[in-house]
Amino acid sequence: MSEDIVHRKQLETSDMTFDFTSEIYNYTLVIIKDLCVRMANKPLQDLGMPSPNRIAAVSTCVELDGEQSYSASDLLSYVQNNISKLTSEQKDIYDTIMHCVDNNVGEIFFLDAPGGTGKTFVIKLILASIRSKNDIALAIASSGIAATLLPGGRTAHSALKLPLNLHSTETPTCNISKSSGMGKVLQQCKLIIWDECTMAHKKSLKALDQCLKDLRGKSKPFGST
Ligand SMILES: Nc1ncnc2c1ncn2[C@@H]1O[C@H](COP(=O)(O)OP(=O)(O)OP(=O)(O)O)[C@@H](O)[C@H]1O
Repeated sequence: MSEDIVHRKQLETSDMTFDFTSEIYNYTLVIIKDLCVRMANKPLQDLGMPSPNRIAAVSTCVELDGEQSYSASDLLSYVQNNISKLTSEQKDIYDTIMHCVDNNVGEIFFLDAPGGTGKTFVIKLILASIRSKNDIALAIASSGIAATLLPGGRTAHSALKLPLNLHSTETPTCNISKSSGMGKVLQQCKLIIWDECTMAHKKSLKALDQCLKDLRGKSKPFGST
């Protein structure tokens, strides 16, 4: 894993002499630790491995890296190849949303249309367009199946670290701190797509609303995202 990270850094910095360092070792441990916590809910010490130094790895965070690891040139050619295919109605939706994204206007859109009419097609183009500029567009969905249909899609529960006892909690919150990887993603993201949001419990939307207000320091709905 650390060899992959070194290789990626060499490509990113166009410096093929970039070599293995203690920071890379630490960063690799951070990734392994996050995977272990996510998969087995166990810290590395329980698995006989050394713990990473989170503070030293503060500039390299897994979730932020993941959201910024798209190939901008591939996405740009995807946008260029597909934008002309949009119907006039799809183009209106695309333009309206991209106008808000480009001008940092916090807005909420609800996209509803019969099945097979091209909602996902438009959403994929919007995600690609934002990511092709090296900006962050977060794609989440209420169900795992819907999440697999979006590039980089994740379930809302996993991405937003929502509590499992959502129904019985009075005011559930997203378990995301400002300094965490996901905290940084939510502070920096230009757009959040939540597919099948009507299938989610209303408390999960409220939790995201409060979380974004706190993280972004803005009182507008969803922290003006
Ligand atoms: N403007 C378009 N040009 C070419 N193909 C399109 C266009 N719009 C949609 N399609 C294609 O039509 C099919 C259905 O579109 P899509 O999956 O985006 O619909 P949807 O509204 O998201 O459906 P569902 O609600 O069932 O998920 C897909 O294969 C998609 O690539």
